[in-house]
Amino acid sequence: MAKVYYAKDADLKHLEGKTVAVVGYGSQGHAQVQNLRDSGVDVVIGLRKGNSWDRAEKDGFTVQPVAEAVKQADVVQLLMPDEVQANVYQNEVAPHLKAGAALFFSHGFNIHFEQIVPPKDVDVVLIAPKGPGHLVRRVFAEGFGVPALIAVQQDATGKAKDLGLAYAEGIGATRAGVIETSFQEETETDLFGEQSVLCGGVSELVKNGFETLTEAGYQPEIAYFECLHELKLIVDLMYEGGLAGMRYSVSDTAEYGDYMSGHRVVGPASREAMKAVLKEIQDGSFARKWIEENKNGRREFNRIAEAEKNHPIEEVGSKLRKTMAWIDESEKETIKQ
Ligand SMILES: NC(=O)C1=CN([C@@H]2O[C@H](COP(=O)(O)OP(=O)(O)OC[C@H]3O[C@@H](n4cnc5c(N)ncnc54)[C@H](OP(=O)(O)O)[C@@H]3O)[C@@H](O)[C@H]2O)C=CC1
Ligand SMILES: CC(=O)[C@](C)(O)C(=O)O
Repeated sequence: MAKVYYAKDADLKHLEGKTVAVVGYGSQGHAQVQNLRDSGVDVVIGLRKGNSWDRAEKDGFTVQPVAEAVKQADVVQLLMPDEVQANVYQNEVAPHLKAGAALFFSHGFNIHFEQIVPPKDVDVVLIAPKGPGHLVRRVFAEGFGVPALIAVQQDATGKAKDLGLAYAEGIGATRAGVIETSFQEETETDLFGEQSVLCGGVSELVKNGFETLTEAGYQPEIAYFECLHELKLIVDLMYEGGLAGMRYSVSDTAEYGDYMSGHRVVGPASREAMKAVLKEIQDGSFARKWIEENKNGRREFNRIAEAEKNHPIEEVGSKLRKTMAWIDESEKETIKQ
């Protein structure tokens, strides 16, 4: 049974008198920094000049160049994209890290695949929210929390877990639960989940459903509502009550169709593909491919991203979402620019 920590197991006093430098103000960075500030933690932000710097200043934070922020920090949380962390760490973090400081991450990629090898005299801790940054902030502001994972790779001070749990408390994760893991388990399961289910798997399922309906002559608007928009409503039911909760709420016709057709659409071939994806993650070949892709200017990444942006489902979806006043896409554009 997993070890899960909650607010009763954490104490913000372990961060009292300490300065937390967060490097990055993107999806996770902006959320974790704002939550930490609301929790009374002394936070500084390390960035390069640009959109994030401007946005963080507009949100009322003191922003400094990375090296300056690191010099004063007792805890340094690296929230840059995984593919740039090693370079920034080597050139702007490592030379200025205080002895006895702690190095934090929200994904284990660079530690697990040895792109970053910290000095032995620092604590190395993972606090990985299991949810997108925008929701880490939104849910915290509503008084709740997004669950997270905690792992300690190095415990130089003997207090690494206390510090990690205090940080988890500061971003609201202890409100929902913080599961103890290792850098290896978080890295491999996170990469597998985002590739096979959450991002890759679901995107392909949605696109294939949409294309099957539109190629059969059905209206694209209907196909969008059926295969993408309604997915949130169904997943919300799973979120609240598991598969059984969703099946309780949908019609018996839908539940029967679920049992009869689901395994035909996602069956043994998909399971074999999932096993192959996991193997490529475990043996490091995915990580090597991603690191190489970034060294080569992301040509394949950019080509596919451009083609995906032009998929018919994006065109019809953009038009329909503009009629939904409750959806505000502007925030995401700002963060990702
Ligand atoms: N997105 C998510 O919800 C989740 C992400 N994670 C992990 O969190 C970490 C951060 O990811 P995410 O928040 O998505 O990243 P984003 O791409 O959203 O944001 C990256 C941030 O890093 C800054 N940055 C980029 N390059 C540099 C640089 N050379 N020097 C200084 N700052 C730089 C960017 O600023 P600029 O404007 O200058 O480019 C931006 O503020 C990753 O390890 C990721 O795996 C974990 C769980 C979920
Ligand atoms: C939101 C999350 O945890 C992901 C999908 O793994 C990620 O954005 O890295």
